[in-house]
Amino acid sequence: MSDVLVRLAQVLEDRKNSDPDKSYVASLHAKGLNKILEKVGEECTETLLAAKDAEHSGEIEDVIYETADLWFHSMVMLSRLGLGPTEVLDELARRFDLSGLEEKASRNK
Ligand SMILES: N=c1c2ncn([C@@H]3O[C@H](COP(=O)(O)OP(=O)(O)OP(=O)(O)O)[C@@H](O)[C@H]3O)c2ncn1[C@@H]1O[C@H](COP(=O)(O)O)[C@@H](O)[C@H]1O
Repeated sequence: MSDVLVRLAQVLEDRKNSDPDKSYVASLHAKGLNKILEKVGEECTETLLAAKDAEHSGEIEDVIYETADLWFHSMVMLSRLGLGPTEVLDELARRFDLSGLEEKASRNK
């Protein structure tokens, strides 16, 4: 599942040196970290508004769409800082291991 994140991270790395007129990611880098953080904030707000709507309407498509935008822009932010999804996934795995959930899950198989 995380393969998509790793492959996307590679594209994001490549786009750092691309033409801002031809690449959305390159255009964000050209505008700087503050612009990237502004986009993360916007997508975060759009995601929570979609989630609030979904609770009443049951419409989940917008939640998925906005969460994808949020994850994408978060990855651009990580890339800007020399980080990638692997570091975040490793941290989640570490917490999962710490909680003993992995052990319990494999025992229940
Ligand atoms: N996954 C995405 C992705 N998700 C969302 N977006 C863009 O993120 C923007 C979302 O912001 P908004 O909805 O606010 O749209 P906007 O008004 O155009 O944005 P602003 O002008 O306000 O910054 C849109 O322009 C989307 O096209 C993405 N752009 C690119 N990717 C991936 O990144 C790769 C590299 O993209 P390029 O850099 O464009 O080649 C692509 O191959 C895709 O895999």
